[in-house]
Amino acid sequence: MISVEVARESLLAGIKPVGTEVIALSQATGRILAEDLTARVSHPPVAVSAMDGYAARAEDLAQVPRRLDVVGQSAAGAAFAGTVQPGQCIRIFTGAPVPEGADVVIMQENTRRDGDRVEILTGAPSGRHVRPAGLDFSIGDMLIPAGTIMGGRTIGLAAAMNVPNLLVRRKPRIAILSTGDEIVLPGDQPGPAQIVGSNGPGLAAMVTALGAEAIHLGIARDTRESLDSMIRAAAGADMLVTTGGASVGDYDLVQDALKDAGMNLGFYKVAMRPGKPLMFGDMKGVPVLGLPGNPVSAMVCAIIFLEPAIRALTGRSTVTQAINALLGRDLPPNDERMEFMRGTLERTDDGLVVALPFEQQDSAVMSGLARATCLVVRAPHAPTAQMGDMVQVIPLPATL
Ligand SMILES: Nc1nc2c(c(=O)[nH]1)N[C@H]1C(S)=C(S)[C@@H](COP(=O)(O)OP(=O)(O)OC[C@H]3O[C@@H](n4cnc5c(N)ncnc54)[C@H](O)[C@@H]3O)O[C@H]1N2
Ligand code: MOO
Repeated sequence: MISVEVARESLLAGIKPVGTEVIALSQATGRILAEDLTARVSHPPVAVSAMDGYAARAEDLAQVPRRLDVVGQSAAGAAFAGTVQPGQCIRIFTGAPVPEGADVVIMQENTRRDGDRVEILTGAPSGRHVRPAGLDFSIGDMLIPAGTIMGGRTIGLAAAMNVPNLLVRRKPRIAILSTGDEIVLPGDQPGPAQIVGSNGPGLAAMVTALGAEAIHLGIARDTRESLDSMIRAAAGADMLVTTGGASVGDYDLVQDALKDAGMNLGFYKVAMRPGKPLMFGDMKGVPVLGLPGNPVSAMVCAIIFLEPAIRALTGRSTVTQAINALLGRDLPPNDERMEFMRGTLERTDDGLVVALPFEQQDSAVMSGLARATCLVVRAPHAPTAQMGDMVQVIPLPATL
């Protein structure tokens, strides 16, 4: 058995990023930018007012109150063309260009208007309430690096940069193959010894949430004929994920079928709980992740291995998933397998984050996994841990 870290490194070394495509900015939510994005305009393009009021010369306002002549106005989209001379000001609105000569904006609340004149009641230093050209960014500035997941804030910024289309990573196509004679589809009537398959739907949802495209290959029966033909259907996918048939039972044929289809085995068996019979290989350029059949094992392995794999397929580097929290109860010493315990993450009244692993940690108990908000990570051979000890946890987003 290899460690989780070695397994993850070996898996990532076997994955190359998928190609790119150009899409409209309006379609970019959740997509991965494949180029560094530079601004095509400056923002703001010229100096503009941050307030409704009067644009004036700061040197005129050394002594206040001071009466100035109002010689024009500047509105957003309709600038004042002239120059503000000593003793003059213009009416100005938020976002409107600040004209030549003026270097300060006085909020209208601090003025008293009287026909063509205005009394400025409070002084202000040069630059007050003026946003200089390029305050936010200038033409050519690189603002959104390749690898960014585009969302509302970054799409808004790209629009402000006047970038209408984006070069993004193609969505990786992840083929998902469930296996097992006992598995039926949700909605079907299970026979006496059958169960409703949950790995396929759960993994497909995770794949989608991680920004990739799920291809359902279906449920292979525990025969070589069935497995062989369904494995062939994975050609053209960017990755194949199988579940079940990974252990040592008489009906665990998946690895042999994959090898006969041309897979070179990378690793098999990882020192982790759940998920020990995890397998990874390369089938003629298609990375293959063989997940155990137990549903909690399959999904925990997906969180620990498929998530970074999809990151790598979209050209992103892996990030540390774990954060620190306080342990909510005592735990016995651990064996040689790194353990990912399902549990909840809660904030105490004084703002501390406490992780509480469930008592029930059987790898068939899906209700616990669904209810969990974190995985509490126990290192191999970790000694007894006490309530209040610092532990590493992986928070679980609702979409996974
Ligand atoms: N003698 C040994 N037996 C087992 C070992 C071992 O080391 N020696 N390892 C155990 C561990 S740990 C795991 S994990 C499982 C892995 O088993 P397989 O990957 O071969 O999976 P199956 O036997 O096909 O199924 C296990 C379990 O999961 C259910 N299952 C399978 N597919 C689905 C699905 N799509 N949706 C929902 N549930 C599914 C299946 O019905 C079984 O109950 O092996 C242990 N045994
Ligand atoms: O390691 Mo298995 O994945 O515990 O049930």
